[in-house]
Amino acid sequence: MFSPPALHGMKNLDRSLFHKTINLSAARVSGNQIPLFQRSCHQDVFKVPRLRSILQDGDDRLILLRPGVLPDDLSTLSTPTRQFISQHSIKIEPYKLELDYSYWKTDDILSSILPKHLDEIPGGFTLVGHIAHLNLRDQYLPYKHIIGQVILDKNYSVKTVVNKLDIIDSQFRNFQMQVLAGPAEFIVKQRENNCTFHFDFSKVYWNSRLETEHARLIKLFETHGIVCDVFAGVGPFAVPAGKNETFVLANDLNPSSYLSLVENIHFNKVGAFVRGYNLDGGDFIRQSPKLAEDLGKTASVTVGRLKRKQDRIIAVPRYISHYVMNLPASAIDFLGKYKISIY
Ligand SMILES: C[S@@+](CC[C@H](N)C(=O)[O-])C[C@H]1O[C@@H](n2cnc3c(N)ncnc32)[C@H](O)[C@@H]1O
Repeated sequence: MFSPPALHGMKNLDRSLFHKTINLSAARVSGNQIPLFQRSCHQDVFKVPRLRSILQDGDDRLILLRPGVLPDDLSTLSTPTRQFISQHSIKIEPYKLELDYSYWKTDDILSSILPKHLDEIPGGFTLVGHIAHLNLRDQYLPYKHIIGQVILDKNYSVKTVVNKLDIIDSQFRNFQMQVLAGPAEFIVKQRENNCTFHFDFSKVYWNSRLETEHARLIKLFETHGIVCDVFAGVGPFAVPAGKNETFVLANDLNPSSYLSLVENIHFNKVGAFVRGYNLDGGDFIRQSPKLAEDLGKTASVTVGRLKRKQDRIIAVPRYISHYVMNLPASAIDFLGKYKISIY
């Protein structure tokens, strides 16, 4: 009863077809009878998530009753309710509950639209800023636009819905994507580990599911130690680590990642601790001892805000304590680059 009309195979969203009338019964009571009615007749009161059971009607209130109660057959009520309404001369009357597109949830709507043989409902997505990112399997592709539109309608924070295409840029790990609903606006603002990241999701790598892994590694880094993040992306390790006063040399070969990395370092005010580089990972690894040495020459860090601003001199260690290499497919190929001279 509380599912939308069956509209299997719909490809162009017509929201008006989701209207449904449900015949119920209601008890007409005065305002001060409500608490007693609810206590004595609770077995018969209407309880459906996201729907109110008490409605104002002029000076009266209507208390909706559970489906199955018929206004012209009071034997459908439980005995306590029957006794209560007869003692208080309460009238039971028909009530038409009108439901529409706004009431149904994403999964309800998608299961009413998609053909019955598609038994899984693809309502799940990863959120990156305002972008809902789907990875639809082939059998759902004929319905991709309507799926995107329903997700857009039903999720307040979503402004654009994209589907990941099979093509993945093998070097920079960013996905090719197709817009299913909303504007083709890919510049996002994403919060993670108490930092804000700005980037163009169509040009750089970002995976919102890595937040816990990012946090786990960041905790391993020592305050005032040096970390080299060889494949830093837009900075999800480097920037929060900088907030913990870990020195980070952060590198990415993708020019778009590098630009966002530098912007994120600046925006999150961690420039005293984090430096961005735009080198090939191998070159970066080879140059890293020299880059760390350069960092040591400028280790005067300004901390505090406004009037309480003060300079602290922080000693930069002479060695690098961690190298982070988050490039699962080929990081191993860079291990040879660690043949570096100890200075
Ligand atoms: C899997 S992503 C990880 C990004 C980031 N660490 C994160 O967790 O979101 C790998 C990154 O390595 C960068 N990359 C790929 N090849 C590279 C190379 N040869 N040198 C440096 N960076 C490279 C890509 O641009 C991408 O940003």
